[in-house]
Amino acid sequence: MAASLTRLVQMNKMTGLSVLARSFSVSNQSNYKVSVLGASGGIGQPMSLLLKQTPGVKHLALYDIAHTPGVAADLSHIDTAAKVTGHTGPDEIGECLTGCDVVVIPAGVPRKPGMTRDDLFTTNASIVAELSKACAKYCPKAFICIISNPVNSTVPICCEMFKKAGVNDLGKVFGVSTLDIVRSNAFVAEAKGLDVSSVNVPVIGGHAGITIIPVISQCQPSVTFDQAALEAITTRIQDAGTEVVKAKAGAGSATLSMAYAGARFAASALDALSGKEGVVECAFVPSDRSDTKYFSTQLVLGPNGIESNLGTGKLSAYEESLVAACIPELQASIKKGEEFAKNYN
Ligand SMILES: NC(=O)c1ccc[n+]([C@@H]2O[C@H](COP(=O)([O-])OP(=O)(O)OC[C@H]3O[C@@H](n4cnc5c(N)ncnc54)[C@H](O)[C@@H]3O)[C@@H](O)[C@H]2O)c1
Ligand SMILES: O=C(O)C[C@H](O)C(=O)O
Repeated sequence: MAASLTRLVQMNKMTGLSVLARSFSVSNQSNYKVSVLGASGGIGQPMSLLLKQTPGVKHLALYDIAHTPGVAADLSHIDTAAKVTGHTGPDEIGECLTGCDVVVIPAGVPRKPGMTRDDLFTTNASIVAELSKACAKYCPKAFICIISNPVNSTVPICCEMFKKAGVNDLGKVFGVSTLDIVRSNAFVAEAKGLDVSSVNVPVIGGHAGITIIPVISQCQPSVTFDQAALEAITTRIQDAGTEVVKAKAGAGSATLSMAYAGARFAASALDALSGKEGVVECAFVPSDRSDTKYFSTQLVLGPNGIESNLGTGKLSAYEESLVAACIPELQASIKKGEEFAKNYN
């Protein structure tokens, strides 16, 4: 099992990472409608640029509350196959989402220095609730990929809004934690002098501070750190978002690396839809693999969403202690999201 999983992850990484210049295994035809909600923002624009170049995208539908016509006009001049349409405001969201196969959601405000992701809840919870309601109405079978923070609460909000709308299959709702994997790969490769394209570090848990748990004991290729170095690199991965927020000094949070990570996750969703075998990504999803209702682990993706949850695998004692430490915070964030959605009309 371990060897075949390793092979799956490596195959997936090779294809999933080459967002710009790769061909789908099943066909090179552009088949899918992909929508970006929050398309005019710091993440939305560069991610839409990457998606415009992603094989398999037949129609890229861009939605925001502002500036969408300009972004859509600009992208539509690029000589790649995807048709681009722009949709502005709630009156146009139905047209944007109808027929969608994959929806990526980076709508909402980003952090400023000194804020936690949970400080964004007040603004972003209702944005995600409203957009989830629209997805449940217009494209309940699409892959829904949620980037908006706090992911540990916005994913439960989306799932509750789906259930309220009578959509009970939640196997295609994902909190996108791909940036944590991308960062872990970059930092481990740098520390060990490895070719980064061959490095894969699974990241489990959630997407905020101590809930981000890089499983370095399962890194491919295998790497070792002494305990002090292991704790230092783990902390750097957990605080990497804050590192960017501080460096941007009030101008927002990670946008370019997130655009790359979001496009990679969307490309994996398209691979899964096209029937490609061995598509594995970590994501924050409804789960029975820990003492919380939602947890990120490696997932095998297929045309119907999560095909199997690979769980945490064997963890080191240190990683077990990180999981134990994150459970209370994760449970509280999940409950906060669920309660918000229950009271949201
Ligand atoms: N999951 C992750 O790893 C990750 C990484 C980076 C950022 N984020 C989060 O992504 C979100 C967006 O970040 P950003 O830097 O792109 O912010 P931004 O402010 O640059 O862009 C957000 C966009 O959302 C739009 N928007 C606001 N309300 C909307 C609504 N109701 N419907 C549609 N669009 C709406 C805004 O008009 C804006 O264009 C933030 O919450 C941030 O914390 C998550
Ligand atoms: O840190 C943030 O606020 C944005 C995002 O969650 C990140 O990890 O970069």
